[in-house]
Amino acid sequence: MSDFYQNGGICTIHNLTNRPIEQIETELKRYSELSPIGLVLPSLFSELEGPALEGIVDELCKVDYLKQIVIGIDRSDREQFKHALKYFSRLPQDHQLLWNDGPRLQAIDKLLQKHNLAPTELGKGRNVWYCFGYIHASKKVKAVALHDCDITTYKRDMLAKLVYPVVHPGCSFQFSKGYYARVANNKINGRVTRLLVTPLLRSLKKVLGHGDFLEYLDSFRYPLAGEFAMRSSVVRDIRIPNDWGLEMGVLSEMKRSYSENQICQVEIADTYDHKHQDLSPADAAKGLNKMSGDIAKSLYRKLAIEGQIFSTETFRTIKATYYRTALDAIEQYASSAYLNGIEYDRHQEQSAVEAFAQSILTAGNDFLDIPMATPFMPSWTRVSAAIPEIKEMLTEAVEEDRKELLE
Ligand SMILES: O=C(O)[C@H](O)COP(=O)(O)O
Repeated sequence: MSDFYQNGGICTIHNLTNRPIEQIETELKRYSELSPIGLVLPSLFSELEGPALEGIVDELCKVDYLKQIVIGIDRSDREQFKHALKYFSRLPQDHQLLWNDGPRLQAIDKLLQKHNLAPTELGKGRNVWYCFGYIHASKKVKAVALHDCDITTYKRDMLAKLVYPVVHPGCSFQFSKGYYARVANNKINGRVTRLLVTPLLRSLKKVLGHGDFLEYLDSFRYPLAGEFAMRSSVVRDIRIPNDWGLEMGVLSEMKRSYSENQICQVEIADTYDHKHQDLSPADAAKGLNKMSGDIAKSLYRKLAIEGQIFSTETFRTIKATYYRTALDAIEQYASSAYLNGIEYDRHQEQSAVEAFAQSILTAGNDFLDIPMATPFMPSWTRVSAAIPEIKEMLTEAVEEDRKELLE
């Protein structure tokens, strides 16, 4: 249970009463008649072998207001995809699986490459992008939620609360973003959000001066949450980044195209846990190190679009300011941990801050070296304009894969 503070800008929808999920779901069932609801699940095949997804599917089996579930499967061969089709077959809702590595979807990717419209990097962003393409093509829903497949504390309440603000007839939200405390097993997690994103945003405000864009991003309580919901027109028009800048990129795109009173954040769980990646401080292409570099770069690019000029000196100052701000954050989290009886490892926290400080600088240098990089995938409106038959191609490919492999 939380406070009811509104920090300005976007609306925050708190959990004030622990309202029974059944009541919320009864309402959602009613609202879904006017606004059919879909769910996108970007998954790695390896997640089918982990403990989290089983629990997620169990919970989804109890949800009766979903019109469609679209599951993107990455890194699977033929046998694995067959297994995935069976694995999800117990879902009672209309559901489709995208075999992203299969020959049919690969052929579509090649066609898009010819038009310079294909995602250039593998990963979650690309997976989500193709799922959005499928949602757009199949035209079954008016609102779509998305969440990760590695949530070990998943409850269907999360989905209900996420989607509620974008389908409630009394709300005018186009987009809602989830938030929660990533606390589990007596530990405060969410290292990149707590120790990179928020201190970096505050340092950028200090160094570059306050601006609408930074204020907006800083008003999100969990900017890296992989859980968000949107109206289907957003799905059609949004451009999303294909690297770890996905979550921040989506927030930036929302700000670019919509007014702040059409965007909200909603408390979807008291606590949350998921699969943790290593920090990998020695390898900039891996783990949280790669994630932090991608996020910093995506922020610099966005600020450049807003007219901000960067130089080597600016990045050095940002790094220095960040380092001090992040150390202060460590003190704040330590105090919170003491009262809550949570273990707090200052050494690990500080090691993370040191690695992130390096990423901030490296990302700055990369930005100066390749200022023209365009890490965004095009909107599906643009893809459809370039290849008018793309929607049919995508829905047919998914259906053919299903028919061929689900004996
Ligand atoms: O949200 C985050 O900060 C990153 O996903 C890392 O999360 P973790 O520290 O919980 O692994």
